[in-house]
Amino acid sequence: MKNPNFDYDVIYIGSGHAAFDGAKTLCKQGFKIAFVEAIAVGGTCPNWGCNAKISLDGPVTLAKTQRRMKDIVEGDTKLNWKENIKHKREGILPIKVDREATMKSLGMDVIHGFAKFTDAHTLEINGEHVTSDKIVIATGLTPHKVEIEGTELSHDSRDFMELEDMPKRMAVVGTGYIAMEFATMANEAGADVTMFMHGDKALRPFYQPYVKILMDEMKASGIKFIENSGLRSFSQDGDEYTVTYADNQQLTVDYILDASGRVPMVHNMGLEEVGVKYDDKKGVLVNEYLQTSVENIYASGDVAATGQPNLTPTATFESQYLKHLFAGETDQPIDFPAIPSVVFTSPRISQMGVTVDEANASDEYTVEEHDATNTWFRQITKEPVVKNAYIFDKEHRLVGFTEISDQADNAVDMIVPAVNMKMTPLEIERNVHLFPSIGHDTWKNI
Ligand SMILES: Cc1cc2nc3c(=O)[nH]c(=O)nc-3n(C[C@H](O)[C@H](O)[C@H](O)COP(=O)(O)OP(=O)(O)OC[C@H]3O[C@@H](n4cnc5c(N)ncnc54)[C@H](O)[C@@H]3O)c2cc1C
Ligand SMILES: NC(=O)c1ccc[n+]([C@@H]2O[C@H](COP(=O)([O-])OP(=O)(O)OC[C@H]3O[C@@H](n4cnc5c(N)ncnc54)[C@H](O)[C@@H]3O)[C@@H](O)[C@H]2O)c1
Repeated sequence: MKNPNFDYDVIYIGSGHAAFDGAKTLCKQGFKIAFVEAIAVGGTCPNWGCNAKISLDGPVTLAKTQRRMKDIVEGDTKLNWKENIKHKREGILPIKVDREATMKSLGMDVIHGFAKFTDAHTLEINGEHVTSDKIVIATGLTPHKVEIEGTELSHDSRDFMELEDMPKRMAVVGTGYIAMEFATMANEAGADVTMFMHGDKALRPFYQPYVKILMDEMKASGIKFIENSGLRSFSQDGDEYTVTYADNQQLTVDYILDASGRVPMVHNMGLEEVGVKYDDKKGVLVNEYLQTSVENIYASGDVAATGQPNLTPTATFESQYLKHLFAGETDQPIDFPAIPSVVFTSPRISQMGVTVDEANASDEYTVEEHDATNTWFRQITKEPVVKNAYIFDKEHRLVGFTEISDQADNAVDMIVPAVNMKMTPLEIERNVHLFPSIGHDTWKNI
């Protein structure tokens, strides 16, 4: 215990990556720590985010690969969605159980309930009050709902990942990360999927020529896209739902997935009362030390308005920064590296660092594009499309990358050190990779 004037040295509101990853080493240094968790220990990523999603996606990509190889690996592959959900449940349960057990075995407390500030050092949970020297708001995001009549009839990504049976006809609102990934899964599991677009662009942060290729692949698999859909209402008649859009056009479906974004968990927590400033869309306002407008209160992860991508590696990085700050190991502002991201569709699109659009708008960079669809290694795996773009600075150091392929996640992961360590061509040459491998393939173009 560092400050005996309080019950705890640090309380984290939330128990996701923005909290746990840094806390576990902080507690080994003698800090007394608690987590307050309203729903599920581990937060979004394991329970209803990355781990849950990637578990469901595994058989989806396997089925697609098998179909491409069906002359060699014979048989008709059919996805059993019920078993896929069961497999996902079995896969994520141990993460949740182990996380709580690890927290307790390290001497950290887990308080189940919804936390509300009563003053800058005090939280009320289930009618009890606990105090802490520092408090970290790590409450993440929650699904946004479109503001139209009947919006309560739609489901969110968490509901989707508990679907026992895949509905025959599905409407998906949005074309962001969740919409595109979940539409891919639903389509492979046999649903007739129609996507309702806000405008005429999908996956806005990604390189649009690659997004177009992905959309063409999705269309070829039977997914329909309605541009500028102008949603008007959802209504129900028995087991059927009607989506009314545009100029009173209608589509009848069995399920509506609202994937129109996620918003910060900042309400009903007493933030206004203690003076913590926030923006409804961006989250809790923080300075370059992740400190809020109240000195002893910090924010970390998705809920912190840092302008960084809302991803698990970002949450982990911020949590670890706070660990160093609280332990007195740094007094420097947070210095974010380039954070890679990927949309887990088929094919996937990944990117990191300077984008192609940013590079094209500046004379600081050069862009080298490759079409690797016909290279030997990718032909042998029968990948339908493999394109990538490398962005270099004037010293020919790699500063950005994007790829569309089934292996785009592994490809971007391989080049992370080259970008973040600003490796020179000579240093890159000295890194020898496995052959044959995606790493070797990706690295050789740098
Ligand atoms: C469907 C989906 C798929 C995703 N896939 C990926 C992916 O493939 N890769 C990737 O990098 N990222 C992915 N993400 C994003 C990733 O899950 C988040 O960036 C990450 O989980 C953020 O961690 P966090 O700790 O900031 O917040 P969270 O993990 O959301 O944790 C916040 C916790 O705070 C709790 N809480 C909120 N308010 C209170 C309160 N007042 N009192 C007590 N507890 C409270 C919540 O119950 C929650 O458990 C995905 C997200 C979703 C929804
Ligand atoms: N692979 C990954 O890393 C991954 C996967 C899933 C989620 N995430 C994280 O979760 C966050 C949330 O994902 P998301 O997909 O919910 O959000 P998003 O911001 O990526 O997409 C929201 C989509 O909803 C659309 N939209 C908004 N209002 C609409 C309306 N009225 N009608 C129709 N469409 C509308 C937007 O145009 C956009 O296409 C992401 O930003 C990302 O940080 C990451």
